[in-house]
Amino acid sequence: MIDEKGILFILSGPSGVGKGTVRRELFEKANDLKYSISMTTREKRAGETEGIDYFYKSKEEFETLIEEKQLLEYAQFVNNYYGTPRKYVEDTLADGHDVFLEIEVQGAMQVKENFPEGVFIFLFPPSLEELKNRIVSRGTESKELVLQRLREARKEIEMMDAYNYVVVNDHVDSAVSKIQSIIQSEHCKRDRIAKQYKQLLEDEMK
Ligand SMILES: Nc1nc2c(ncn2[C@@H]2O[C@H](COP(=O)(O)OP(=O)(O)O)[C@@H](O)[C@H]2O)c(=O)[nH]1
Ligand SMILES: Nc1ncnc2c1ncn2[C@@H]1O[C@H](COP(=O)(O)OP(=O)(O)O)[C@@H](O)[C@H]1O
Repeated sequence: MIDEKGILFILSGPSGVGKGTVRRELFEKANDLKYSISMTTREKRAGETEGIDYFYKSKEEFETLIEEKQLLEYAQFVNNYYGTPRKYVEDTLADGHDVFLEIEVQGAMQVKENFPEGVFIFLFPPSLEELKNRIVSRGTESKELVLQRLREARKEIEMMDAYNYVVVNDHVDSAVSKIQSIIQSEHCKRDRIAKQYKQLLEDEMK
């Protein structure tokens, strides 16, 4: 059987590097890419919307989702749970659409166990100084939370080698176009493999 499933893309990177900004810009341009909206116990930030940015859950609700195995992966990040709904991802891929996850590294490593064929992209800051400026200038976290996120950032960067691609987010436009190139080339790669496989089957039938 030729694999006609969609491709799973996973974007990670330290808090404040610009994942959300880059992803929103990418989705303005990408037609057939589906974003998997995560579940979280974190409080809704001003300007965020239920069902668009996240599905906001209580700790108890989230733990029920874990028990019922409704999450493809989940992790705790700075005292909150975050997780990916399993059914949405599996159904959307099976329908032939690409799925895009924007998740932190512990969760990404769980996804890698189940989907080793996924394409793992790490968004990297131009410098740690710039990373700090971006988290602070976003103004959504208290000083203590900014420090906790910067501590996490160091741990996340250590995991960078486990990713297939590293993209530096110097300018949003250039980071987006690099990710678009990755998506395109992954499709070419899979089309080529599918063609080779088809040829192999045809040769065998002769
Ligand atoms: N493992 C996992 N991480 C997630 C998920 N959704 C979001 N995250 C990550 O959780 C971290 C914190 O997210 P958030 O509180 O929105 O902060 P922000 O990324 O700094 O805007 C980020 O690294 C997100 O990419 C998820 O479903 N699973
Ligand atoms: N390439 C960039 N250059 C300058 N500022 C950026 C860039 N990308 C994102 N930002 C800014 O950095 C802050 C953090 O971006 P955000 O997308 O919220 O990061 P993340 O989702 O990784 O936590 C925001 O204020 C955003 O406008």
